[in-house]
Amino acid sequence: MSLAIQHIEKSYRNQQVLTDIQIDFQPETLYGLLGRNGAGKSTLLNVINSRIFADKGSITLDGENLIENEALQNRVFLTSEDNLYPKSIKVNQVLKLTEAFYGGFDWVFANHLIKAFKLNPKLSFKKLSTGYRSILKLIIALCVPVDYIFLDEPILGLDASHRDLFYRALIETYSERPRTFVISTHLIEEVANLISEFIIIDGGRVIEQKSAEDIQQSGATVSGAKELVEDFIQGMNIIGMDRLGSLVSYYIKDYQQQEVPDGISISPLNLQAYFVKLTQREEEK
Ligand SMILES: Nc1ncnc2c1ncn2[C@@H]1O[C@H](COP(=O)(O)OP(=O)(O)OP(=O)(O)O)[C@@H](O)[C@H]1O
Repeated sequence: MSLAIQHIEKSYRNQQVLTDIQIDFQPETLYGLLGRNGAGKSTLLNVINSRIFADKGSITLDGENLIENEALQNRVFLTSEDNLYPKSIKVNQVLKLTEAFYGGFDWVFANHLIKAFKLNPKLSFKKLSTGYRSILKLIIALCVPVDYIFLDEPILGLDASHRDLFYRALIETYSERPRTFVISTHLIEEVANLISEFIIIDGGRVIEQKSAEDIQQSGATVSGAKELVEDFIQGMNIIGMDRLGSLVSYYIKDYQQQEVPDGISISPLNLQAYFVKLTQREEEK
């Protein structure tokens, strides 16, 4: 029982934007959808949610064709783009409209989040700042009664405290009622601890689908004093590094367990470094 994307293709004029996309979104799973600018993430999310149509391929939910099936489409939700809302609509009207469309809206949690984020429900949507528009969309996404929720850049414009509040709210609602969330984001390290499965898209193709744990175990972060670390990592497969004063962290792919000198610490591989290396272009090397 899953949301299955099979052989999806999409072109604009003569630009191929999605190529042979195949993903099986499992129930009750937290996915991270990663990809560089222009990789095709939004296009894919729009295709899954019937906002645009694919040229080829199929999408099924629990084995039934999802496209043009209204009853099934009510089990799938994608956060809206700003221009989908009428200009003068107020925050509380947006929430009521969502309830009218999907039914079973979680008002208790919504009101709790409205207070926690200090969102004014009487303001019109157009008067909300970029961050508060994102907050309203997040509240809706966390409170609609659907099984597959897609969040496209959900934390756009949110300050660090509000991002933290969102991550905690997501964990809270997921623990109470597990369902599938697919989060498209560029803030990889921030979501690393929430996500169980990463899907990486590059140039319109899925180039990797792996659990966060598998990625983190596929290498290591070697940290310590610069000279000590650089001596230790000689000959290893370095995919990135960070420096903080005299301390360095090197990200090593395919790290072999071995005895480590005093002063060096080994921790799981940094997801961001892995992603950057995987999607690096020739000219950026
Ligand atoms: N309506 C459209 N007409 C023509 N080309 C489009 C259209 N929508 C998207 N594209 C092109 O499709 C490609 C993928 O765009 P998409 O918005 O899906 O990428 P993305 O991964 O979401 O990028 P970002 O992280 O920058 O938001 C881009 O090259 C974009 O220019």
